[in-house]
Amino acid sequence: MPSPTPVLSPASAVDAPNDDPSTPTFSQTAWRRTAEIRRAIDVHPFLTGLADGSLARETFVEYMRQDALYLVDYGRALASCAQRAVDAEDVIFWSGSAEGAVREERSLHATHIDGLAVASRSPTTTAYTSYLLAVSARGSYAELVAAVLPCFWIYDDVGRRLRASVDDLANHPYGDWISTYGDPAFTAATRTARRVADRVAHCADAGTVERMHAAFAQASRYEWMFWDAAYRHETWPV
Ligand SMILES: Cc1ncc(C[n+]2csc(CCO)c2C)c(N)n1
Repeated sequence: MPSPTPVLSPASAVDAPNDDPSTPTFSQTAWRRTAEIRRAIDVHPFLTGLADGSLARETFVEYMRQDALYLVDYGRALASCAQRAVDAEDVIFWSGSAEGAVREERSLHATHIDGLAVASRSPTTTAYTSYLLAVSARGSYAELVAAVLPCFWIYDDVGRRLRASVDDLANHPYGDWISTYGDPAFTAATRTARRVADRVAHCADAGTVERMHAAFAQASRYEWMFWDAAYRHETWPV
Protein backbone atom coordinates (compact mmCIF):
# COMPACT_ATOMS: atom_id res chain seq x y z
CA MET A 1 0.00 0.00 0.00
CA PRO A 2 1.48 3.42 -0.86
CA SER A 3 2.13 5.54 2.20
CA PRO A 4 -0.18 8.56 2.60
CA THR A 5 1.20 11.95 1.63
CA PRO A 6 1.78 14.18 4.64
CA VAL A 7 -0.15 17.44 4.63
CA LEU A 8 2.75 19.00 6.50
CA SER A 9 5.79 19.98 4.49
CA PRO A 10 8.80 17.68 4.93
CA ALA A 11 10.60 17.95 8.26
CA SER A 12 13.55 20.31 8.36
CA ALA A 13 17.04 18.86 8.29
CA VAL A 14 18.71 18.50 11.65
CA ASP A 15 19.85 22.03 12.41
CA ALA A 16 21.81 21.45 15.57
CA PRO A 17 24.59 23.77 16.52
CA ASN A 18 27.63 21.53 16.33
CA ASP A 19 31.18 22.71 16.91
CA ASP A 20 32.68 19.58 15.33
CA PRO A 21 30.55 18.59 12.31
CA SER A 22 32.53 15.37 11.82
CA THR A 23 31.00 13.91 15.02
CA PRO A 24 27.21 14.13 15.28
CA THR A 25 25.84 15.34 18.60
CA PHE A 26 23.55 13.17 20.74
CA SER A 27 20.51 15.13 19.59
CA GLN A 28 21.41 14.89 15.90
CA THR A 29 21.76 11.10 16.20
CA ALA A 30 18.58 10.80 18.28
CA TRP A 31 16.62 12.83 15.70
CA ARG A 32 17.89 10.69 12.84
CA ARG A 33 17.15 7.41 14.67
CA THR A 34 13.54 8.46 15.30
CA ALA A 35 12.79 9.62 11.73
CA GLU A 36 10.21 6.87 11.23
CA ILE A 37 8.24 7.90 14.31
CA ARG A 38 8.11 11.50 13.09
CA ARG A 39 7.01 10.40 9.63
CA ALA A 40 4.15 8.53 11.35
CA ILE A 41 3.30 11.73 13.28
CA ASP A 42 3.24 13.81 10.07
CA VAL A 43 0.72 11.54 8.36
CA HIS A 44 -1.47 10.96 11.42
CA PRO A 45 -5.08 12.07 10.75
CA PHE A 46 -5.09 14.09 13.99
CA LEU A 47 -2.33 16.31 12.61
CA THR A 48 -3.45 16.40 9.00
CA GLY A 49 -6.91 17.37 10.32
CA LEU A 50 -5.36 20.00 12.59
CA ALA A 51 -3.45 21.44 9.63
CA ASP A 52 -6.45 21.78 7.31
CA GLY A 53 -8.90 22.63 10.11
CA SER A 54 -11.08 19.55 9.47
CA LEU A 55 -10.33 17.91 12.86
CA ALA A 56 -13.56 17.39 14.82
CA ARG A 57 -13.89 19.85 17.69
CA GLU A 58 -14.72 17.03 20.20
CA THR A 59 -11.51 15.27 19.22
CA PHE A 60 -9.47 18.42 19.83
CA VAL A 61 -11.24 18.94 23.18
CA GLU A 62 -10.48 15.33 24.16
CA TYR A 63 -6.82 15.98 23.30
CA MET A 64 -6.84 19.18 25.38
CA ARG A 65 -8.40 17.45 28.38
CA GLN A 66 -5.78 14.71 28.32
CA ASP A 67 -3.07 17.31 27.74
CA ALA A 68 -4.15 19.26 30.85
CA LEU A 69 -3.57 16.07 32.87
CA TYR A 70 -0.30 15.35 31.07
CA LEU A 71 1.15 18.86 31.53
CA VAL A 72 1.03 18.82 35.33
CA ASP A 73 3.07 15.61 35.46
CA TYR A 74 5.33 16.82 32.67
CA GLY A 75 5.91 19.93 34.80
CA ARG A 76 6.90 17.63 37.67
CA ALA A 77 9.42 15.85 35.42
CA LEU A 78 10.89 19.25 34.41
CA ALA A 79 11.05 20.27 38.07
CA SER A 80 12.96 17.04 38.69
CA CYS A 81 15.42 18.10 35.94
CA ALA A 82 15.81 21.43 37.76
CA GLN A 83 16.41 19.67 41.06
CA ARG A 84 19.12 17.46 39.55
CA ALA A 85 20.86 19.92 37.20
CA VAL A 86 24.46 20.85 38.03
CA ASP A 87 24.72 24.29 36.39
CA ALA A 88 22.76 27.25 37.77
CA GLU A 89 21.73 28.26 34.22
CA ASP A 90 20.18 24.84 33.71
CA VAL A 91 18.29 25.11 37.02
CA ILE A 92 16.81 28.40 35.73
CA PHE A 93 15.92 26.86 32.36
CA TRP A 94 14.25 23.73 33.74
CA SER A 95 12.37 25.45 36.54
CA GLY A 96 11.11 28.14 34.14
CA SER A 97 9.98 25.44 31.72
CA ALA A 98 8.26 23.56 34.56
CA GLU A 99 6.32 26.69 35.45
CA GLY A 100 5.55 27.32 31.77
CA ALA A 101 4.22 23.80 31.28
CA VAL A 102 1.83 24.03 34.21
CA ARG A 103 0.82 27.69 34.07
CA GLU A 104 1.06 29.20 30.60
CA GLU A 105 -0.54 26.41 28.69
CA ARG A 106 -3.53 26.58 31.02
CA SER A 107 -4.66 29.72 29.21
CA LEU A 108 -4.71 27.87 25.88
CA HIS A 109 -6.63 25.07 27.54
CA ALA A 110 -9.07 27.45 29.22
CA THR A 111 -10.19 28.78 25.83
CA HIS A 112 -10.98 25.30 24.51
CA ILE A 113 -12.21 23.27 27.47
CA ASP A 114 -15.34 23.73 29.52
CA GLY A 115 -13.89 24.32 32.99
CA LEU A 116 -16.39 22.01 34.68
CA ALA A 117 -15.62 18.94 32.59
CA VAL A 118 -13.27 16.64 34.47
CA ALA A 119 -11.54 14.03 32.36
CA SER A 120 -10.19 10.74 33.57
CA ARG A 121 -6.71 9.81 32.48
CA SER A 122 -6.69 7.66 29.33
CA PRO A 123 -4.49 4.54 29.13
CA THR A 124 -1.97 6.41 26.96
CA THR A 125 -1.88 9.48 29.22
CA THR A 126 -1.37 7.11 32.15
CA ALA A 127 1.43 5.31 30.34
CA TYR A 128 3.26 8.46 29.20
CA THR A 129 3.06 10.31 32.54
CA SER A 130 3.89 7.16 34.53
CA TYR A 131 6.93 6.67 32.30
CA LEU A 132 8.16 10.25 32.82
CA LEU A 133 7.62 10.06 36.56
CA ALA A 134 9.40 6.67 36.74
CA VAL A 135 12.43 8.13 34.91
CA SER A 136 12.27 11.16 37.26
CA ALA A 137 12.35 8.84 40.25
CA ARG A 138 14.70 6.07 39.12
CA GLY A 139 16.59 7.19 36.00
CA SER A 140 19.79 9.20 35.78
CA TYR A 141 19.70 12.95 35.10
CA ALA A 142 21.00 12.19 31.58
CA GLU A 143 18.16 9.76 30.87
CA LEU A 144 15.57 12.18 32.23
CA VAL A 145 16.85 15.04 30.05
CA ALA A 146 16.59 12.74 27.01
CA ALA A 147 13.06 11.66 28.01
CA VAL A 148 11.73 15.25 28.28
CA LEU A 149 13.38 16.46 25.05
CA PRO A 150 10.92 15.03 22.44
CA CYS A 151 8.09 16.97 24.07
CA PHE A 152 9.88 20.24 23.25
CA TRP A 153 11.36 19.24 19.94
CA ILE A 154 8.47 17.41 18.27
CA TYR A 155 6.04 20.23 19.13
CA ASP A 156 8.46 22.86 17.87
CA ASP A 157 9.07 20.90 14.66
CA VAL A 158 5.38 20.22 14.02
CA GLY A 159 4.31 23.70 15.21
CA ARG A 160 6.68 25.56 12.89
CA ARG A 161 5.63 23.53 9.85
CA LEU A 162 1.93 23.90 10.70
CA ARG A 163 2.40 27.64 11.03
CA ALA A 164 4.11 27.81 7.65
CA SER A 165 1.31 25.77 6.04
CA VAL A 166 -1.60 27.92 7.31
CA ASP A 167 -2.26 31.18 5.45
CA ASP A 168 -4.75 32.80 7.79
CA LEU A 169 -4.08 31.81 11.40
CA ALA A 170 -6.62 34.31 12.79
CA ASN A 171 -9.45 32.47 11.01
CA HIS A 172 -8.14 28.94 11.51
CA PRO A 173 -10.16 26.93 14.08
CA TYR A 174 -6.97 25.82 15.85
CA GLY A 175 -4.95 28.97 15.08
CA ASP A 176 -4.12 29.73 18.72
CA TRP A 177 -2.68 26.25 19.27
CA ILE A 178 -0.62 26.54 16.08
CA SER A 179 0.63 30.01 17.09
CA THR A 180 1.73 28.77 20.53
CA TYR A 181 3.89 25.97 19.22
CA GLY A 182 4.99 27.70 16.04
CA ASP A 183 6.33 30.61 18.12
CA PRO A 184 10.05 31.45 17.82
CA ALA A 185 10.28 31.53 21.67
CA PHE A 186 9.43 27.85 21.54
CA THR A 187 12.24 27.19 19.06
CA ALA A 188 14.67 28.94 21.44
CA ALA A 189 13.52 26.75 24.37
CA THR A 190 13.93 23.63 22.23
CA ARG A 191 17.43 24.69 21.26
CA THR A 192 18.37 25.15 24.92
CA ALA A 193 16.93 21.73 25.86
CA ARG A 194 18.96 20.17 23.02
CA ARG A 195 22.13 21.91 24.14
CA VAL A 196 21.70 20.60 27.68
CA ALA A 197 21.11 17.05 26.38
CA ASP A 198 24.15 17.30 24.09
CA ARG A 199 26.35 18.62 26.88
CA VAL A 200 25.23 15.89 29.28
CA ALA A 201 25.72 13.17 26.62
CA HIS A 202 29.17 14.51 25.77
CA CYS A 203 30.34 13.78 29.35
CA ALA A 204 28.45 10.47 29.73
CA ASP A 205 29.73 6.90 29.28
CA ALA A 206 28.55 4.81 26.30
CA GLY A 207 25.96 2.87 28.33
CA THR A 208 24.37 6.08 29.59
CA VAL A 209 24.24 7.52 26.06
CA GLU A 210 22.44 4.37 24.84
CA ARG A 211 19.92 4.72 27.70
CA MET A 212 19.46 8.35 26.63
CA HIS A 213 18.70 7.19 23.08
CA ALA A 214 16.23 4.61 24.37
CA ALA A 215 14.51 7.29 26.50
CA PHE A 216 14.35 9.75 23.57
CA ALA A 217 12.81 7.10 21.30
CA GLN A 218 10.34 5.98 24.00
CA ALA A 219 9.09 9.51 24.65
CA SER A 220 8.86 10.13 20.87
CA ARG A 221 6.66 7.04 20.53
CA TYR A 222 4.46 8.29 23.36
CA GLU A 223 4.07 11.61 21.52
CA TRP A 224 2.63 9.75 18.51
CA MET A 225 0.46 7.64 20.82
CA PHE A 226 -0.86 10.74 22.60
CA TRP A 227 -2.30 12.18 19.37
CA ASP A 228 -3.52 8.76 18.31
CA ALA A 229 -5.29 8.10 21.64
CA ALA A 230 -7.10 11.45 21.46
CA TYR A 231 -8.09 10.73 17.85
CA ARG A 232 -9.56 7.37 18.86
CA HIS A 233 -11.14 8.80 22.05
CA GLU A 234 -9.31 6.01 23.79
CA THR A 235 -10.95 4.49 26.85
CA TRP A 236 -10.06 1.66 29.21
CA PRO A 237 -11.10 -1.73 27.76
CA VAL A 238 -12.68 -2.85 31.05
C1 LIG B 1 1.62 15.45 24.99
C2 LIG B 1 2.31 16.77 24.82
N1 LIG B 1 3.59 16.77 24.44
C3 LIG B 1 4.23 17.94 24.27
C4 LIG B 1 3.60 19.14 24.52
C5 LIG B 1 4.31 20.45 24.32
N2 LIG B 1 4.83 21.05 25.52
C6 LIG B 1 4.19 21.04 26.68
S1 LIG B 1 5.10 21.80 27.95
C7 LIG B 1 6.37 22.12 26.92
C8 LIG B 1 7.63 22.81 27.34
C9 LIG B 1 7.50 23.88 28.35
O1 LIG B 1 6.39 24.71 28.21
C10 LIG B 1 6.06 21.65 25.65
C11 LIG B 1 6.95 21.78 24.54
C12 LIG B 1 2.24 19.10 24.93
N3 LIG B 1 1.54 20.23 25.19
N4 LIG B 1 1.63 17.91 25.07
